[in-house]
Amino acid sequence: MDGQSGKTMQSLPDTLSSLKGFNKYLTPGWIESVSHILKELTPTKPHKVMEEDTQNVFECHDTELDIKVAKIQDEMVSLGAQLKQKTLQKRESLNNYLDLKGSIRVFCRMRPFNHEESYSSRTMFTLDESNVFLKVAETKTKQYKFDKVFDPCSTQGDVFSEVEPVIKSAIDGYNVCIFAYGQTGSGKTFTMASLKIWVSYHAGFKYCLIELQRATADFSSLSACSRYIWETYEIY
Ligand SMILES: Nc1ncnc2c1ncn2[C@@H]1O[C@H](COP(=O)(O)OP(=O)(O)OP(=O)(O)O)[C@@H](O)[C@H]1O
Repeated sequence: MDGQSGKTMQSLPDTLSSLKGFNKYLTPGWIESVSHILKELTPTKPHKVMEEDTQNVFECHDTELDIKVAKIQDEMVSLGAQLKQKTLQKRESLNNYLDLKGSIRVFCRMRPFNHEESYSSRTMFTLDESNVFLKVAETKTKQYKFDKVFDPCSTQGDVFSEVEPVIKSAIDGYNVCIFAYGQTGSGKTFTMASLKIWVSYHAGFKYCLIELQRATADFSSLSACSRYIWETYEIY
């Protein structure tokens, strides 16, 4: 073992205990890389020592270090088991959470007016987070209820935070579908395309997101539907 590795090895127990408190480090990747370092270092290779008087050379094991390494290896096994348990619990909770929220949810996103549209002629408005009102005549409005309404000031981040659990569930291996439906120019692509960027940003370190299909199809000749089917591949 060279000097540098030896130093790293000596400080590993302290590093481990200081990191153990931070859940963000407790990932399969982190455990794997520490286990890899340990595998490289164990058992410690005997180093040759020359006796001063006799000039005899004999091999010497660093038993103290070997014991430390074995202890860390045990800790890693225990951490791995804890992580597996926590991951299962997290998946289960997320799934329960989505069940409680409802397995099919409908959101409405109102895009801001563009420069060709007049704000004064607005026929659609919202007063809270679940209802959209459509002015059908001067004195008549219709009310539509949704699981969530995103008003024109909503950001891509607002939309993402609402669908994030569903995306995490997809990454956990559950089947999910997110699709945008609406009139041409209503903002389907804008919303879905940026969702994809957010997904790649949040999950991209571990997963490679492959967009399999994007199709714009006529739905009863009334509206267009942007359909994205994503598949996730674990890249390590
Ligand atoms: N929330 C928003 N904020 C700002 N601009 C938006 C928003 N939503 C859509 N837009 C803009 O409105 C225009 C139409 O949006 P988009 O292309 O996403 O509509 P679409 O529903 O996908 O249309 P099509 O069905 O024709 O493909 C684009 O210029 C887009 O940048």
